[in-house]
Amino acid sequence: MSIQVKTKDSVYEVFLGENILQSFCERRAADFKKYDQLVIITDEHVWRLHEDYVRTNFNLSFKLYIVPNGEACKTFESYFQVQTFLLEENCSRNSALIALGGGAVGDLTGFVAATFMRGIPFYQIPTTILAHDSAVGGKTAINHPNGKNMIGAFYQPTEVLYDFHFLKTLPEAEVRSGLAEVIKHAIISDASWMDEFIALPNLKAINNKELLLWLEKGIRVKARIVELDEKEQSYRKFLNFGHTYGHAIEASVGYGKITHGEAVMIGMIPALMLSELHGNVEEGYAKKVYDLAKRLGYNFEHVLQCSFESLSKFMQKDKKTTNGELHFALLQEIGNPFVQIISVKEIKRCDEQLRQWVKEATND
Ligand SMILES: NC(=O)c1ccc[n+]([C@@H]2O[C@H](COP(=O)([O-])OP(=O)(O)OC[C@H]3O[C@@H](n4cnc5c(N)ncnc54)[C@H](O)[C@@H]3O)[C@@H](O)[C@H]2O)c1
Ligand SMILES: O=C(O)C(=O)C[C@@H](O)[C@H](O)[C@H](O)COP(=O)(O)O
Ligand SMILES: [Zn+2]
Repeated sequence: MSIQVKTKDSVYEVFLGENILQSFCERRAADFKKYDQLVIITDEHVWRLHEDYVRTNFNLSFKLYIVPNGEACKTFESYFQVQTFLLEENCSRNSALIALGGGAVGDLTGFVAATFMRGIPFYQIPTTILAHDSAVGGKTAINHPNGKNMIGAFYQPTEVLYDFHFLKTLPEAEVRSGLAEVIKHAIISDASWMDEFIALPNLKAINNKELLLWLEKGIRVKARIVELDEKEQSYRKFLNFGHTYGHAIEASVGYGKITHGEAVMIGMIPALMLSELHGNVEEGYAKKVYDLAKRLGYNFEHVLQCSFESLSKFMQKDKKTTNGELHFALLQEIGNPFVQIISVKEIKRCDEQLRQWVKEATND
């Protein structure tokens, strides 16, 4: 099964299914043979867990570059090291890259591909639940101490191959992290889908079949928005729901000290509080989602590690900030997003409310 993504300058397919790596290789063999070099970029974890599967099913010659796990690869240093490797291996404009890994590997590889000799093709082979989001849509980036994903490019992949085989080795923390972006896709697009999450008693209650259907749905939501607004001039800001506060948490506690999904889950709570104030979201919905997040095991204590001043400093640098004004993706109703300018005073009130909930739970 595949989902098509169309932008002004590109059309590509996102293939989904179990054990589809071999068919990808067969289907793309002719293209791959045309490249003078094909380089797989992956991380230590993924390669340790999946080297055998890749070597068995990807039977074309390739070069391999292994980056550090997680956010540690979204650094200037890693970026420089990958570029140096490509130059030393005599890669050219006729070479191509394959990102094999989660969102961090995908974001780094995409940015390397966008900039190596001003742009070479790249393929995404996502291996996490979270990467149903990151592998689609062409946002590529590395981090800067001053903010998440600050240095990057919009650069679409040639194809995305989402082989569910890889998901089997994900630890629970990464399942939870990925689920946050699935919940984000539900909350910005479909109230009845969101009701399915609200009904969940815990993480274990999610069955695999249901999860795979949600991933497909999430990709469809993302693809539809990217088609409307690839470069985030308008609608694409909706995909940033929960990220203004979430990215500030990630930057404040330190990249990699919290998963991206956990930070986004936390960030969705103030965004929902603001949606109760500025939209027509029923009073108490933010608390309902906070309670759901607690049942699913998200750790909100990270909030207590950050001062509001630190969060505020990072939110001021959010990429959606215009003329010093914070632009938040909010909801008119569940499934119906819009963008609203929010004052620091307002977000501070939400932050205080969230801290109070977290402290109450800690004292229980
Ligand atoms: N470009 C976008 O549109 C977009 C969207 C969402 C998130 N992101 C970015 O994606 C990153 C988060 O994504 P992520 O959580 O997938 O990233 P990740 O690459 O850091 O993966 C998370 C962890 O899971 C491990 N892992 C990966 N696949 C595995 C597997 N199959 N089995 C076991 N372990 C595995 C990794 O080694 C890593 O330790 C963040 O940097 C975020 O900013 C980008
Ligand atoms: O695709 C998008 O657009 C998103 O905002 C998806 C987000 O889940 C993702 O984390 C993205 O990388 C955030 O983008 P940024 O522009 O805020 O760095
Ligand atoms: Zn995200």
